[in-house]
Amino acid sequence: MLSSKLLIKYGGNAMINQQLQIQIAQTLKQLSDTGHEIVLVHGGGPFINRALEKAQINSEFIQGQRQTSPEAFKEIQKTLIGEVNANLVTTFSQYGVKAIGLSGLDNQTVTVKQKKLQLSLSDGTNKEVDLGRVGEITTINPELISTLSQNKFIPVMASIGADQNGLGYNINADDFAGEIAAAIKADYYISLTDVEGLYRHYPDPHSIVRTISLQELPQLYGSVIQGGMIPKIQSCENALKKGVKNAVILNGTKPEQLLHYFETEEKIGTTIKKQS
Ligand SMILES: Nc1ncnc2c1ncn2[C@@H]1O[C@H](COP(=O)(O)OP(=O)(O)O)[C@@H](O)[C@H]1O
Ligand SMILES: CC(=O)N[C@@H](CCC(=O)OP(=O)(O)O)C(=O)O
Repeated sequence: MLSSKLLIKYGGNAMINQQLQIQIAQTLKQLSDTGHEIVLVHGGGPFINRALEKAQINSEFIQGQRQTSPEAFKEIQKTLIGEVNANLVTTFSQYGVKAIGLSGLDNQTVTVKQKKLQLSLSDGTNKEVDLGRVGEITTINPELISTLSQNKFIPVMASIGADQNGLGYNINADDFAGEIAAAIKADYYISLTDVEGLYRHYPDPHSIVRTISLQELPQLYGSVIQGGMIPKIQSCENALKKGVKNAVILNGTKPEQLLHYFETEEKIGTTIKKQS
């Protein structure tokens, strides 16, 4: 494969042990050494759950988005930037990756407004849900991350951003990754999670959907696509519509899939295509 621009989303569920993180570090090093420009966005759901539990703060997910009170936001920012990002950058650097830890706050890379969710109710009406301090991205300034990645550094980004008044927001890492992929005009948007891809009958891995087009997705939300898979698929959709060439979901608990993907293309994971 020729050298490409990659946006890799590393989900919290695929970083649950140090060995997995080391294998991802080794893969990033290989991809970078072969000339790929890489930006990595990480999640941290399980780490946030633990921190909120310890702080005795309740949190609920609605359509894969964590309702975030101001108190929860403080813990989430500490966890994503101070713990998950710092630990990933440390491990990656130990394995020769030129990792630079950032969030959307640095150089105002990511600006947000408060995200509103529209829920469709069974009686056919819609209800707006207040998610609290959850951000919807309004603008991205890719200057900093592009400068770094073009110079062979790998920006490692936590999904925190601020609004125009400087108020910080929690951003779903899939939403964040899809928008960054579009902003840097990535050739590949690769989402690493803890399942093989999108299953038609979750949790049966034999029901994996190998390829699916944008046109086929809308009817699957709420039935086939649930929970954490909602923002993941939506972010692939968003990235493709905004010009990203390829979007794929792979199993990050099998880090070897990342290199394998570039050798075999569509034979592993779920590829979301623009056209059927
Ligand atoms: N149709 C589906 N196929 C596969 N996974 C699904 C599906 N629907 C919901 N999921 C859930 O989505 C999860 C992945 O999203 P998430 O937990 O947010 O992971 P990550 O931390 O990688 O972002 C899977 O572990 C699974 O529980
Ligand atoms: C608003 C929202 O849902 N924010 C996410 C941010 C982290 C994340 O998305 O992590 P994963 O990629 O591991 O799921 C959260 O609070 O869990």
